[in-house]
Amino acid sequence: MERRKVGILGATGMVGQRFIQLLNHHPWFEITWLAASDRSAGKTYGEACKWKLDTPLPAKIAAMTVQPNVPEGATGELPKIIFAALDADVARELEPKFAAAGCAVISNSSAFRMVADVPLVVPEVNSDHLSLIETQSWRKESGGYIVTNPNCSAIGLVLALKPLEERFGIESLFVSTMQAVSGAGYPGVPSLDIMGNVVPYIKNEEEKMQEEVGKLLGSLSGNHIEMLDAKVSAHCNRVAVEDGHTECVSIKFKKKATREEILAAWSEFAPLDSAHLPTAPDQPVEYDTAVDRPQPRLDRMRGNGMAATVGRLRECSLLDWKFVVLSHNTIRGAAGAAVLNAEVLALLGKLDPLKKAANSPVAVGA
Ligand SMILES: NC(=O)C1=CN([C@@H]2O[C@H](COP(=O)(O)OP(=O)(O)OC[C@H]3O[C@@H](n4cnc5c(N)ncnc54)[C@H](OP(=O)(O)O)[C@@H]3O)[C@@H](O)[C@H]2O)C=CC1
Ligand SMILES: N[C@@H](CC(=O)OP(=O)(O)O)C(=O)O
Repeated sequence: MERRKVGILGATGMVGQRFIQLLNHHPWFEITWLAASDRSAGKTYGEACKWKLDTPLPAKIAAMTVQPNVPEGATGELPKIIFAALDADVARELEPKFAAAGCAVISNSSAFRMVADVPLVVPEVNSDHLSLIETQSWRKESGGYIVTNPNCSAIGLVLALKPLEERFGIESLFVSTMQAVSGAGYPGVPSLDIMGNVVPYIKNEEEKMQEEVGKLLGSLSGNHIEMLDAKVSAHCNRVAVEDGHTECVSIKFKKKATREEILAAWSEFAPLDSAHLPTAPDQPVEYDTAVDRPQPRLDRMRGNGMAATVGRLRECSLLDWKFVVLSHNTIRGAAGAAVLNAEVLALLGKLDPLKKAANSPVAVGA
């Protein structure tokens, strides 16, 4: 099968690099276009990028020329599928231009996540929300659209929550995070601030987690999302870990749940099983029975970095139950999440060819 051509906006950053790593040998997608800021445009990717991953920068990618960040400035053919890894302020300005130019913009940034007609999607959780693209003005005019994936901490959390919400209903939730430094991009948090230290503040993170969980676990009703009716309180902290966000969760259910029922909800959670998507993990939520797991260094690469690991399920004396969840922040929490969104869109016929709004059903899996 011929691979679909894709581009990466913000290709030189931490998430952009993960896109390159994940897409380099992807069976469905081929990188043909890379763009970053004016500082990088015109240089080869090898010159422009400080490659920070532990797999080598592919020679073919290193030799590509970084393009200007505008659709009309593209030399050669502009791919109709654009993975975007831009800071929110830059994304707010640039992503609509690419959607207006007829591109499917698969975005990582927070800029449009909470906009009513923009899907905020984790495929295992709410792929039905993708139908919102049909109501976007770009879709009607050029065929283009924007689809977003959530904040990196929200992704790991909702993977663990979805099977629980389905079976028991969530009444309230308290979560405290320990977030890796790679979440702050490069160069990110100064070493003198984070070494041997914990920083109990990440700008806008608590607000994003709280509202995004409401949309992700909300239900599609016609052309809009009914937000989850649950109280969510988040504390977000930066810790001296390279990759992998760890979250301590306490939860109160609407319906009583036993330990066995909770473990069964997680182990039986396999909503994409029948879809056979290249980036989907076999088991999206893995429970580890060891008393001291999950740990970022040991567990972040489960499911090729796409699985959430849960552990330490025990009764909570304030709410009902408490547990720990861990996920890889730049794979499952960013680039891998966007690639999985694109795979679902491909499966649903929303990428090839990009057409104006159609009334086809939008949902995968069970
Ligand atoms: N890191 C993570 O764990 C996660 C990050 N995200 C989100 O993904 C996005 C990218 O994050 P991250 O990769 O960490 O950030 P980085 O700071 O590491 O990278 C930013 C990228 O954007 C490019 N850029 C900056 N200004 C412009 C511009 N005006 N036009 C075009 N490109 C520009 C940079 O190019 P140049 O090299 O030329 O400056 C670079 O490629 C952010 O919105 C972030 O919030 C989401 C989930 C997780
Ligand atoms: N803020 C997150 C990463 C991130 O960029 O999140 P968002 O995509 O919501 O801006 C972190 O620091 O770990």
